[in-house]
Amino acid sequence: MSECSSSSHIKRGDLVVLAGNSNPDLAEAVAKSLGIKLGEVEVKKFADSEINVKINEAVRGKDVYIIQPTSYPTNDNLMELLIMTDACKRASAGYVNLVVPYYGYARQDRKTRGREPISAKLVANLMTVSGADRVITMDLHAGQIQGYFDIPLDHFTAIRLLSSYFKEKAFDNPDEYVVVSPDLGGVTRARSFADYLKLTIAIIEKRRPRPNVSEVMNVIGDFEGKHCILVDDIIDTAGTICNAANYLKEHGAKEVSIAATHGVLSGNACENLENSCVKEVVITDTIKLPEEKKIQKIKQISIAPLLAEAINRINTYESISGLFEDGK
Ligand SMILES: Nc1ncnc2c1ncn2[C@@H]1O[C@H](COP(=O)(O)O)[C@@H](O)[C@H]1O
Ligand SMILES: O=P(O)(O)OC[C@H]1O[C@H](OP(=O)(O)OP(=O)(O)O)[C@H](O)[C@@H]1O
Ligand SMILES: [Mg+2]
Ligand SMILES: [Mg+2]
Repeated sequence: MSECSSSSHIKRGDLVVLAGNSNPDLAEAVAKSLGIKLGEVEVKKFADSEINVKINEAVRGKDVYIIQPTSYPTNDNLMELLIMTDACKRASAGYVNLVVPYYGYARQDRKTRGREPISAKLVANLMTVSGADRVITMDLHAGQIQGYFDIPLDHFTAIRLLSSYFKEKAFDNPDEYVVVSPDLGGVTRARSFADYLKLTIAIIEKRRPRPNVSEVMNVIGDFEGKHCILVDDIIDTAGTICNAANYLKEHGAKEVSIAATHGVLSGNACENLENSCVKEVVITDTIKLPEEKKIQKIKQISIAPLLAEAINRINTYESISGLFEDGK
């Protein structure tokens, strides 16, 4: 991976990138793209399972970027992030920037019934209270989570990156492709994916009778005889996209591909994808993909160069609007 084009602007001594245990490969790739070495930090556990953080280099006055998606194990990764932030703050870091490409608890974005928490807001409070000066995140399940923060938050999207994977095929035959949102929450995302490729969209009406179970009720839009590209933010159990793909195929779709930002891939998700009618699944590396989940159908595109460019611009007070912001 090459260094950022404008890396000469970086006051290198002022920038430190730290990795927690959630996605060290992504952190390493971002540091490489920035042309620096990862900062020296040890994040371990004591015998009783409490988290033990040691920052082994001076961060006084520096702009620190902690790269830590809060994916599985969510609570450990979140707590690591909060403790690392506290350590940086107490070590007199200039700015502490939390790079959380996958924001755990984002699906608890509102009360769906009485006496439910809004855990996405609680997480925002925890990050803020721990000492974060800024949060950088990507394809939040609900864009409104941005408003849970009273500190600067940069909300980026991988939709342009994911759409570029399909560019050549779709550009040549636009009438043969359609972008499909697998539920109502994904419509804006599917719309912007389709805009990049100049394609039409269709929308699935999905119901969730209970958590982790979904059903397709109906599809709005024309998809018969077409290559369908299902666009989503998260693949968790893969129930949403496998059900959607089956429905589309059974009702006349020619082929179904998937593009999604976050590969959570819980339980039997990979097995279900492998055995499904889905042709290919394009995801990013916001979440580390363990070896056992690297199945043939899954193609991973790295967000590291984009994150590095964003860090570069933030660190040198350049504008990041237009780089890969939400809605762009
Ligand atoms: N992490 C989660 N896994 C499964 N289900 C979850 C998670 N976080 C929240 N939920 C539930 O999802 C529905 C919300 O679905 P909408 O389609 O956005 O209404 C709600 O029941 C949550 O409890
Ligand atoms: O792989 P799965 O286990 O099916 O979970 C992933 C799906 O769940 C979420 O949607 P949600 O049900 O919250 O609906 P929404 O997007 O309309 O809010 C998410 O946006 C994915 O579509
Ligand atoms: Mg939802
Ligand atoms: Mg959804």
